[in-house]
Amino acid sequence: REVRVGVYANEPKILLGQDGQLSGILGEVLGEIARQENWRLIPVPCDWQACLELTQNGSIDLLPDVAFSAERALHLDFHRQPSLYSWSQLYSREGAKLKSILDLEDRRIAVLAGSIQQDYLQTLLDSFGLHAQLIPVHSLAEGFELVANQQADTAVANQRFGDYQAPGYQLRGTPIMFQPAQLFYATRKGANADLLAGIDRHLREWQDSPSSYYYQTLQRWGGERPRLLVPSEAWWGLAVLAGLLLTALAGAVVLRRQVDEKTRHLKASEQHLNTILDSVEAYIYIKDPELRYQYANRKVCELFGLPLAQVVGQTDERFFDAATAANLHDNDRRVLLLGERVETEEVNRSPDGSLEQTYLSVKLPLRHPDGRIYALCGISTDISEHKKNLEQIHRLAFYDLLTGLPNRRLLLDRLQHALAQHGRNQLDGALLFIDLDNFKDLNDTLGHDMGDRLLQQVAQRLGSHVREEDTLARLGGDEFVLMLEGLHPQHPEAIAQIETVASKLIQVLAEPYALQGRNHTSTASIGIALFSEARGTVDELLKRADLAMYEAKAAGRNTLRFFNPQMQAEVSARANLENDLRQSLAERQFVLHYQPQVDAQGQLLGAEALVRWQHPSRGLVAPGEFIPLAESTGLILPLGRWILHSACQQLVAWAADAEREQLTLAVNVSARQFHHRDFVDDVFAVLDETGANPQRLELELTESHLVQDVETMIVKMGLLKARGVRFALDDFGTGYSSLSYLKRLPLNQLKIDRSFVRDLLSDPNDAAIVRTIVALGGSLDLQVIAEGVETRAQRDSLLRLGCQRFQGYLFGKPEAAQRLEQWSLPAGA
Ligand SMILES: Nc1nc2c(ncn2[C@@H]2O[C@@H]3COP(=O)(O)O[C@H]4[C@@H](O)[C@H](n5cnc6c(=O)[nH]c(N)nc65)O[C@@H]4COP(=O)(O)O[C@H]3[C@H]2O)c(=O)[nH]1
Repeated sequence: REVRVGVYANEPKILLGQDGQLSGILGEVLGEIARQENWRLIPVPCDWQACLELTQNGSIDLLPDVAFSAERALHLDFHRQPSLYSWSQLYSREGAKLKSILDLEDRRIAVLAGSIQQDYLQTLLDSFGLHAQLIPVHSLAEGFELVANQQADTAVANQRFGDYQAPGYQLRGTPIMFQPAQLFYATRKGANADLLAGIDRHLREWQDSPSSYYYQTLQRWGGERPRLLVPSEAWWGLAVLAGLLLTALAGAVVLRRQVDEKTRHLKASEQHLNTILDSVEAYIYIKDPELRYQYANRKVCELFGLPLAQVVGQTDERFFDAATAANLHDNDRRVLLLGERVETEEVNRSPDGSLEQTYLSVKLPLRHPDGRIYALCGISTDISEHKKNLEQIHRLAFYDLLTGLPNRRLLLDRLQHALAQHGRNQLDGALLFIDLDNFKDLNDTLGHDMGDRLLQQVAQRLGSHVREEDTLARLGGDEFVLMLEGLHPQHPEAIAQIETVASKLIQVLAEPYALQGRNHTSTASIGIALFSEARGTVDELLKRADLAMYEAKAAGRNTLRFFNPQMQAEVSARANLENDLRQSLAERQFVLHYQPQVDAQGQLLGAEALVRWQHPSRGLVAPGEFIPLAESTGLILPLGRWILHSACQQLVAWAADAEREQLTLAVNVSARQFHHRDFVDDVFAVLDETGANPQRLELELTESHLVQDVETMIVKMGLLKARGVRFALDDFGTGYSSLSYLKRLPLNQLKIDRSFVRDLLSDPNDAAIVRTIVALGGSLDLQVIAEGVETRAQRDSLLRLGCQRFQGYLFGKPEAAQRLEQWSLPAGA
């Protein structure tokens, strides 16, 4: 049987001998098998790649020295008993420093093209993440040639070829070995099973016997001892071990690469982190357990004015004053020793105390994996500006801008709190309502600027005379409030305490103020209410103190008044009356009564119109009870107009009667009414509306009218007088009438007040006053009339003193108009 055998140069395993026959270990072993099997071997020289192809297409029957691989088994058949054991090894020049697979990075490696080593080596390099240049060669000799010529750094060869040929190229085997392999004779898939069986039979037989042809051949080509003396399991164990070693090596390298990779990542992350930490507007730092800075971001370094390297290792004593450093350390220790997360406000002062900043700091412990704390990380935000804004908002919301005192809102808040407190302890408290007297006048005459300065000085004086724990507030305008707390639980003692304080305040507020370089005097009235009496509500307390203050004003100002329940009753009564008054004005519940005025003969000269209120439930109410209220509420204006209108209508009625057309009618005009800017026009309008004769109308003014703006009063009276209207000065002698004014007022008549008439007979002073008034009237060319004449004796006495005109119960009480009309003229007295 002819057997074509592929031959390529792979000494000592296979080569073509000089005789043209197969040579080398596998060549000679096959030669002996062929001899015994009667095969005629025909060598087919080829290079490795070509040999493989020729075997696969059946042009070659047997190809020696083929390592088994699953891929090759797709196209080739192998016998079972390995013909040779081998491994791949790298060969290099002397001094090439190739000790492990890792040294192959960037090396040029010659490897047999299409060989099993090529794939294996590539996979190996990839798994180690190594980059090397594989140079494919067509024969192992070519590979060695390249290395010898320095065109490659190393070449892969099977160990048999390598060890055998390397010295010839002055190459040496490196410790880098891989891919232990079993070598076979291969044939085309599905062909030559007989050849394979024959080979197996001989190999099995020979390999069991150390003296066999097989081992003799091996020794001839390399002096190798019989390999199969080493059990095949051990061989495989070695292979597995080598594999494990490689895997471990590969693992180590992979790990090293991972570490490198991680390190690179970490470095990149650290850079990112630093960029972020340095660009945030917060102060970020790390301190070690000795409270030394270990890290500080850009903001911290800027704050300290030092580069990071100089910040690291320092403690807060270097950057802040002692108190600040102590406080920071307290907070830090809570984090480091107790493991707390501390969130707190820190006020940090520079070492010389010149700079103070407030920070909101969050401090966290940094822990080892086992939980031990090794540092703290702090993040502080500068909230100084925010705090300032908050304070400003608070000041605007709760303090009076002009005086800097607490405002109404803050007072109410504290009052609420104080009242609640009062409910719990026995100590009393008090609210003092302080109101400047005549502040409006100062404001009107000197201007608001001066008014403001006065208020500021008042606030200062009050402030310097109250205790720290008392609340002094400005409610607005000229109203101040002082809240006293912690007073004696016993009523009399508490009252005494309050009186002392209030009297002192009245005294200091009455001292002169320097305004515009001039001394100005101002006084204050103080109303006081006690916590213990106010039934615990803020409103009630304020109302009571306010009422008491009005009482102090009514009592002549520059004084103090405690609230008493009577005030409350009066206020309620006043409030009711005011309501009624408004309603009755709308419902026309008023009437005029007329009281006659007579001459010395008792002849009717005229009458005084006196208003009465016909109250639906209270009956006829006298003017003394409602006129003052009407004045203070302004209701006197509509009421006064109605009175004037009714009086003029009465005049018109009399004018139609020849007997009464001469009668005059006196009408009371209140100060508020007279001083109203429309008064003159109103009177003219009423005269025009009614058609009354102005010369029969006599307006009665009182001396109290003269307190206010006399010049305007004179002008107004002049305008009315020019129209013919008469004027009488009522209640004469009771008030203050300057003679110089009296001379300038266009008056027609003086009315002697009834208080002088009453005691005329018993009090010689009154008689003297009456005589003086009569004389004054004479010299100023004014008529004089006495009012309140009740007895003949009074009338006679007045007559003797020179008074010629009378009004009083002796002649008639104020009554409805009809009664007056029944007066028989002339009347006998
Ligand atoms: N004891 C006593 N009293 C006598 C006698 N003769 C008159 N009278 C009272 O003396 C008051 C005289 O009025 P007046 O001094 O102007 O004082 C008036 C006046 O100031 C005011 N008034 C009365 N009517 C009006 C009015 O229409 N307008 C204004 N603005 N005030 C008025 O009310 C005050 C009181 O008025 P009346 O109660 O009506 O009180 C009247 C009158 O009734 C007498 O012989 N003995």
